[in-house]
Amino acid sequence: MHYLSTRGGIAPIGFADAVMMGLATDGGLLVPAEIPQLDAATLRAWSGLSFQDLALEVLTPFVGDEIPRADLRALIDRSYATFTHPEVTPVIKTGGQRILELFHGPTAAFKDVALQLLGNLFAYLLARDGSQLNIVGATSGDTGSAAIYGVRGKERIQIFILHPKGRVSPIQERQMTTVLDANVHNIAVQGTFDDAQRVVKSLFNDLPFKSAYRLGAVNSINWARILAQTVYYFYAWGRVSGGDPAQPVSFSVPTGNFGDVFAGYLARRMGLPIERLVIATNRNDILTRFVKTGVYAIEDRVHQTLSPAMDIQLASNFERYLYHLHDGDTAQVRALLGDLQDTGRLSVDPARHAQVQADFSAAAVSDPETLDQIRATFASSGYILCPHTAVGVRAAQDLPGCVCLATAHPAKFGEAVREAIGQEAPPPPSLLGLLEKESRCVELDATPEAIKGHLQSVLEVPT
Ligand SMILES: Cc1ncc(COP(=O)(O)O)c(C=O)c1O
Ligand SMILES: N[C@@H](CCOP(=O)(O)O)C(=O)O
Repeated sequence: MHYLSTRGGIAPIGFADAVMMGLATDGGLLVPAEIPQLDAATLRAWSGLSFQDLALEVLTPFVGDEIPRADLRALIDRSYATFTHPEVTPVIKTGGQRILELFHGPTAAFKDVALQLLGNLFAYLLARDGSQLNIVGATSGDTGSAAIYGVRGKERIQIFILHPKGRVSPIQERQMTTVLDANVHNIAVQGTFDDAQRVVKSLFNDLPFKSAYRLGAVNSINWARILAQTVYYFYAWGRVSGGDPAQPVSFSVPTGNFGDVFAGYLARRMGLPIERLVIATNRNDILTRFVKTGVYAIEDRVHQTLSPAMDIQLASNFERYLYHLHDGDTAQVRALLGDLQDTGRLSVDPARHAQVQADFSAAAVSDPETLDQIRATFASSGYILCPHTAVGVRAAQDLPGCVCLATAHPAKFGEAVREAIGQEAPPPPSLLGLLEKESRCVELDATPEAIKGHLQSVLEVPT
């Protein structure tokens, strides 16, 4: 399998190089040159597999022969041994809803599914070629801690995570800053997640700096993130459909950076019978507006909501979708991104807009509706939703049988949950005692210069 850039500026590369490159060196995102196609017999056979066995099958065509099968299997086993649920990502039924619980990993959010694997993958590839990696990532709350837990204490890796100061939940902040391993560096920046993400991308686009400091990516710009997240769509479909390829399943996906829902889109492009794929946004509804109008238009500001991990305007994986929507025409992708840069908006033609509406449904859910959904689900079943999950459940209210992705444990968002139902969710052991622990974090401006200066002072010389 080879990987190309959405902007057409790199020669095809293999899986390991794609994982290490993170953002493509022409500023685009890496995508597979072709999407493997599954037949009905394969879907049926995969539907009974354990999560780990399934992950091996889903990943194999994308990895190619770059990692021996036994090694890939060992990486997968090690990555999901840290999950507390034997099924890794179980589907449960509560009231009329199906919930795909993605929060049984070490940091209680769906990011663990990909970042436990990516951490082990990085360590494996670095040990193999004897090199080092300095990871730089941005977080609106969950990627940061999941990435940190994926690589803490690992040889050959340093990790620098930028989070927007005061815009992540107190638990999320402490999950990151209480990790005191010497290779972990937390940075609080003024501004929004979009500001942090912009700085990270600008460091990756500074190719001499990226190469001298061996920068690596943990955000969903890294193809391995998308790939690993694709597995649970297959898993959930198998559990719900019983493996009957004539039984499509719908999914509702709380969306911010468009990585998770893009993983679902990839699964469907591979042949997974997905009926509706719902983009569920909060008040930051640029993607919902795009699905409804065909126009992707940036608003003047990012709104702070009760689902803070989705307080994002510039959804980085949207570029991957634009690429597929335009059948891999990189010139068109570049032209559209040029429009976005110059005018703050881009639009697709009517035929493509119709395709967007065939690919996705979308709904924006307000904070009052989010609270109302947490309340209603609790009243009807005693189940507590996190505010992000509540956005997804609300967006799917007219889709009976839809699988709603539960992207975080509700105990991570105590204030919102208490506001809704007058009590907090009992925390899993991994979230206990965080507020009392020692923490470490520096505060810096959200500028490339400030972050580069910090990296240079910590790393002293390029490693
Ligand atoms: C709890 C939670 N739900 C949903 C999302 C949105 O996922 P994505 O950015 O992949 O769209 C995030 C952040 O990414 C998150 O942390
Ligand atoms: N919501 C995310 C934002 C970063 O998204 P990513 O999936 O691209 O890493 C977070 O929790 O940090």
